[in-house]
Amino acid sequence: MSDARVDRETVRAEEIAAEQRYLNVLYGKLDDLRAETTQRLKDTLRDSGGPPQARTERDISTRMYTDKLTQLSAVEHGMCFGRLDLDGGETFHVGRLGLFDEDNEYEPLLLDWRAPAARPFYLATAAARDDVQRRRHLKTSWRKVLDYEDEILDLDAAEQGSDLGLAGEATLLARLDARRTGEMQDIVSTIQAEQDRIIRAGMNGVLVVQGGPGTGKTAVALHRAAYLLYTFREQLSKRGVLVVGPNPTFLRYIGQVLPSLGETGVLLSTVGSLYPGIVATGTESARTAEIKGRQSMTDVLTAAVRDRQQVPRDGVEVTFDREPLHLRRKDATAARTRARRTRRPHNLARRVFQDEMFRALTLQVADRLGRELLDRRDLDEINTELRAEPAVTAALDELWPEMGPQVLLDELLSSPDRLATATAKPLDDDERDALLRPAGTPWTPADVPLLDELAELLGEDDAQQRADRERQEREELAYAQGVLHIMEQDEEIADEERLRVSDVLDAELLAERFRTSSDLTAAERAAEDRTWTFGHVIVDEAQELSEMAWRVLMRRCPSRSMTLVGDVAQTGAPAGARSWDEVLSPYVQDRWNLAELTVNYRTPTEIMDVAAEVLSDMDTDLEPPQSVRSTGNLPWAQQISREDLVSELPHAVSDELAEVPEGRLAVLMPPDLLAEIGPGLAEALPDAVIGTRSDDLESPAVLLTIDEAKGLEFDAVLLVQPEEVFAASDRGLNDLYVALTRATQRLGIVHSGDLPATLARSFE
Ligand SMILES: Nc1ncnc2c1ncn2[C@@H]1O[C@H](COP(=O)(O)OP(=O)(O)OP(=O)(O)O)[C@@H](O)[C@H]1O
Repeated sequence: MSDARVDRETVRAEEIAAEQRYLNVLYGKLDDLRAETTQRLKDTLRDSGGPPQARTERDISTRMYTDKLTQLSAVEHGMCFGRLDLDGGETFHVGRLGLFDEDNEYEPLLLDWRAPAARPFYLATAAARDDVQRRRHLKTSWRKVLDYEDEILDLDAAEQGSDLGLAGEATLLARLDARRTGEMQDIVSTIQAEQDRIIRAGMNGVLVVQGGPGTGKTAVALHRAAYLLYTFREQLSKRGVLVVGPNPTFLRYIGQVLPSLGETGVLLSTVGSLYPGIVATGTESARTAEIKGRQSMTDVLTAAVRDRQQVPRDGVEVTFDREPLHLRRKDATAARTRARRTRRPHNLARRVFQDEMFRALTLQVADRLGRELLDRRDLDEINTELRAEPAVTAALDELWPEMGPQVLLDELLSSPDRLATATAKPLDDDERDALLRPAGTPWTPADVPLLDELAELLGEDDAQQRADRERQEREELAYAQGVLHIMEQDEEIADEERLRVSDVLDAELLAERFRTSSDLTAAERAAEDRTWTFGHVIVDEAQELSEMAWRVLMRRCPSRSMTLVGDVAQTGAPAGARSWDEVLSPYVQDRWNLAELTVNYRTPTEIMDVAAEVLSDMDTDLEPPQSVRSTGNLPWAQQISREDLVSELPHAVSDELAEVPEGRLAVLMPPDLLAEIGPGLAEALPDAVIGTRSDDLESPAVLLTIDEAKGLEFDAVLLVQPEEVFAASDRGLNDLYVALTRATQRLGIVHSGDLPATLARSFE
């Protein structure tokens, strides 16, 4: 071995040993913190009883210590992943949480990656160094330092012989080349500059992140959630952050990323699960879902609600006080007009309708008795008696019933007559027929925005609940004022310099603390409350959402503090977006910002070349993202007759699996074909499952439709029957583009008919 090499290895071993010593200090600190927090939690749990204030404080502490322990456990693996050496000789280690040295004026021992001081770790380049001389990426396994890669940003220093480096890139490429596990991993140690700018963008307003496949949109969205919670914790922990994904499989795929970053207070949901109490398990055709997703469904639902506000035929009678009473069409029409004019939701306007009707009926009874003989009190008495008469209230209920969204929607979709009335304007006969279904059919994801819309149109007559809540809030405020008073009396305020309790805490804030101190996080409370509004909403695969789904999300985020990530070239849902402008202009006009991601971290060049051909055939001016890697594995295409698919595909799957040992493979095909040959394939391949449950992604091979594979990635992909995918809908090209860009290593295509021209060009 040459002397120079021996020297380099010695230096490296010494550096690793030094880093290990530093890591030992950090982990020692982590252990101390954990022990201390565990002890505090134990002490809190041991205390019991006491006045309500003490119990509330205990609840707050229990939650705080439990959250802290969860965070401390989450950061164990890869706690410290980098180091920055600055011009003045200062060094900082960067990691998943911040640690400080209490014995040394709280000097930082480890910088949280989200702290402003850690930012150069992601942004500094040789051209814009920001005082950084060297960026070091540490490679660790649990608590052990295995290796490091240095990136020297000071070009002078680099020229003097140190490792000039692409170390950041090497660490990144090693990560990108690694086998996939079926769960998304965080990218905290290798976030790239264009991603960092998005992650740390300000919280206000709507930010759209457009980026091709594999550009890290999902990763960026999740890291942004963690960053916002760190930076705006006070604001966001009250209202919570909502992350919306396209389906439960995807949510499971991304589910571990935030906990691994130490964040637990985020609600991950699909739009289909945003209506508390509804589990949307039903399925329906893409066409029906598309119709339900149209904005014009608001007119349909408005008409359906109005259809429940009836006036009687003339001559309808009810018996009151053994005499017939007429529900007059004229009176009901006037009452209905008045109620509608209030513009209140149906169930709240109902009260106005009833008041008007009781007034008209009271006068009818009064006329019968001789109105001139009655005074105000007599009239009130008649009114009260009428309200207590079941026959009368039942007749009025018929005309303007109190309704819930679920009953109304179920009755609407299962009644040809009601549907015909409500859809007369916006839909034609065919579209109407597509909506019709038997009563009691399970809810589908596309029903959920309709239910949410109806909940708004119907409203809830919650006058009593509101009065109770207001009373409770008044009591809490009075109690908090009392607590403050006592705390102030306890304080010795002799020292003018000291802050008084009331300087930092007012009674309303304290009352709010008591109110929000139950065992639930904001995210958990939000999941139970349809009208909850979030501090920030992040939408992944945002291009897939229908106009009706956007209405739901906008209602959940009146502040419009939102991050929307997606790719309009990957839109598969017929109700999905064609442009961001089209989606957003109804809500924020042109007041939204666009950020673009341009580098593809997933798909190697060889595969991206095939996908780029497909993109170029789409009616879009989007550029394909630039792949950072190439693998040398050329995509292949093979023709297999349709009858032989079940017998031949297993060989292709086994061959591909052998090429990616320990890896994950997906077989992607159109839904009809999957239903037809999926079971036979799954039987022939012991390693393969049909992807119905979310943990199926962990199996070596999974059979999926393209729609189900959206947002996911695999080491190898076999796309079956692209010609059917292409022909299936006018978004066929988009679907092909999605399918082709799921693989990190290998792509194979199996077709029975001719390859669509858009693919054939790549395999000539
Ligand atoms: N800076 C990074 N460091 C390491 N890995 C990264 C980085 N950025 C992205 N990746 C990886 O690249 C892959 C693609 O990322 P991601 O799924 O977030 O892309 P996407 O833009 O959402 O893709 P799609 O549009 O296809 O859903 C993931 O494996 C992700 O971990």
